Amino acid sequence: MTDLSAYETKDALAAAVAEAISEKLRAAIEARGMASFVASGGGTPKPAFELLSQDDRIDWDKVTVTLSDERMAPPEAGVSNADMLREHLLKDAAVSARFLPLDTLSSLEKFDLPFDVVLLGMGGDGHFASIFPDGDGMDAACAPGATILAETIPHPLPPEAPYPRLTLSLPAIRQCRDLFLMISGEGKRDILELAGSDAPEGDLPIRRLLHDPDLPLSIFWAP
Ligand SMILES: O=C1O[C@H](COP(=O)(O)O)[C@@H](O)[C@H](O)[C@H]1O
Repeated sequence: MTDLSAYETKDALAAAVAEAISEKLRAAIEARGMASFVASGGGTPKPAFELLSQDDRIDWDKVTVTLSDERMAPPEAGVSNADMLREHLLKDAAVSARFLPLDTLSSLEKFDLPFDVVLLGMGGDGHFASIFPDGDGMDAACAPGATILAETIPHPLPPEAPYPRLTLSLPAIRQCRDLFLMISGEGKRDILELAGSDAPEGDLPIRRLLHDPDLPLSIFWAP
């Protein structure tokens, strides 16, 4: 398995992920005067975002933040990854970060690629960002010539967020200086091990990251 760091608790996991992101953002600012950060959606990264929001070692006004993926849902549905980011990251020390919601292609054109840090999560079905095992648009989102942003529709639609998605394409995600995968739970660890193996049933989206020797991938996990 690619460089997997295991932590005993979710708090220790969040602290390690927050520190790794902080180090990379500060190094990018030191080297190039600015930094870019792609944040994952979902629930797992919230504690790490809370820690980052208090990190005043980072010149947040030099940091541009966007998302790995977004749900195309009405605001009242309360499932927007952008809202989650505003609640848990874009406040306090991090309030001055520039946030580009993942809603239009034009917002992403403002990024000077490669991204400095991409943080991804993984669902229990082996999806990352909004690249799911089945459904519409998945192959197109992973194709070598894919545009930076892709539309996908998971199948079946997950009951907790039954909406079409916007996702960074796999070629866009690959354009990063560092890629962190943050995962918690024994079940997800099993999925990760399966996808890392050569077993046919491990042919899940996350395998595309695990089997890519050119990706600067670090995996962070806790039970
Ligand atoms: O739908 C999504 O799910 C994954 C995993 O979320 P989690 O709640 O199990 O941590 C997430 O990484 C992705 O960004 C999100 O949109």
